[in-house]
Amino acid sequence: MSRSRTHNTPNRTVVASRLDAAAKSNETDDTDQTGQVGGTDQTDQTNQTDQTDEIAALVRAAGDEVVATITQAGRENPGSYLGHGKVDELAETVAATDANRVVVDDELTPSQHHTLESAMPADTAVLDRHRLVLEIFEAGAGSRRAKLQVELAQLRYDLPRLIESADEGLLNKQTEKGSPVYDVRDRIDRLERKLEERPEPAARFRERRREEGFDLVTCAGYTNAGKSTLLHRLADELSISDANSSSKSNDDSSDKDATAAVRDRLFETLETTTRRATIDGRPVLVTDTVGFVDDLPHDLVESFSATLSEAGAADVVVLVVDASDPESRFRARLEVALDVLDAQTVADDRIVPALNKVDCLSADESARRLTIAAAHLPDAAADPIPVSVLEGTNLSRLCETILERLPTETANLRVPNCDDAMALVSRAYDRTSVETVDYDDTVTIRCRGPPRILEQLRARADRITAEHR
Ligand SMILES: Nc1nc2c(ncn2[C@@H]2O[C@H](COP(=O)(O)OP(=O)(O)OP(=O)(O)O)[C@@H](O)[C@H]2O)c(=O)[nH]1
Repeated sequence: MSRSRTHNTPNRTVVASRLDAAAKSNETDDTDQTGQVGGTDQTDQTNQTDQTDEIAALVRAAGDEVVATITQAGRENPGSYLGHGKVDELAETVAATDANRVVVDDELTPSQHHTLESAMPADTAVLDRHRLVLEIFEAGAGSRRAKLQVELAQLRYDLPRLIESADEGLLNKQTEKGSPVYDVRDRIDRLERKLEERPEPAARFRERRREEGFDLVTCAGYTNAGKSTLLHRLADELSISDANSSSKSNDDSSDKDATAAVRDRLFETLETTTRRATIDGRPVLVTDTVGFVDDLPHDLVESFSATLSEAGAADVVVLVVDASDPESRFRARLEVALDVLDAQTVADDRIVPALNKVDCLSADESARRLTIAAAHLPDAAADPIPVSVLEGTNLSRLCETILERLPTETANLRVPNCDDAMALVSRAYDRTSVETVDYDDTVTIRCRGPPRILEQLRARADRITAEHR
């Protein structure tokens, strides 16, 4: 467990990275046009900067201050992770900067962790990337369910470490009731059962809304790509309180502040937030999902699969990609995001790719990102749309594309010309896009809209016809 200075003072953190750990995670980035892996010096430089930028962003997301960064090229030292000289340099840097934490940008074995921590000045906590991510998730978990998910992820992280660090005697007794390993396993079992038994309240809320004829649109993509900002832009301001109050009254655990400001911090969205919006008069629920993260610990992906699977249940998934990322990162993240959607069985024709933050790019750079995206996207996906959510660029085109991809049918409703027919016409105007209404002895309404709504209108038309026969 990491030690903090005080509740209000940020930890002073020294970041330690090994650069071939970056090369490992960026292998796909480095493939140049000749197919060689390794790339140019400039690419290496970019990847190194990307890596140190990302771990620094994670440290800040945990509320810490980065006071120094130590990098090492070359192979991992199995005993202490960094080479002996680097461990000494790290200890000196910690002392010189009055730091109280070291974050290692990789996963440490228990013995590496122990060796490194012992080599640091007294009271310096050493944590690896996985533990840091867990800490951030823990701080951001608002609802009871999210807290249980984080606890489960922490225990899954602790278990192999506990087993590895246990001595022979304890290992032999690890299945005995009352042993730490037994207790952790028992708690993991109980948490898994609890999470399975209790369907996510937000999912129940959305299922009911779907029954009421709302279409479900999900924003998915990497953390910090701009999903929450888009959600806010799409949300119909007048309807927000309505959607949230319904959500709260049916959701015993959602204590997340639904109007939380969008901040430039990673992991802003640890649970899904759902807002109501109207696109061309059609009511939709727009849901934000947990942002993808490079090298997200596997257990965490599993623990948060419920929120990631939002995408699988949606009628349309807006895949938000940060187009202002360097090209290699943009390409790699797009590929990962598409893989994640594929794993969530999102049909290709439901994907609407939004290349966000084009306000940060020149016209040439923007065109280049579009070409890269078009080459990677499945044929059935919508054409990628360059947008700036912040400046409102191309949002109407994005909305039109979402609308085109929502399930839509046409209906011809015919009823006797009576008062009830007028009520039906007004309902059709409310919930669908009405193309024509012909008045005669009968009233004929031709309209387009969500299949579920058309089904309801047809049933109502049948009732009116039966009553006036
Ligand atoms: N320049 C620019 N910045 C943007 C744009 N859209 C969003 N941002 C900024 O990008 C940062 C991240 O935006 P969010 O909406 O929180 O990103 P997110 O994808 O929801 O992030 P997570 O919740 O961490 O998954 C914020 O500082 C936004 O102001 C844009 O079009 N242009």
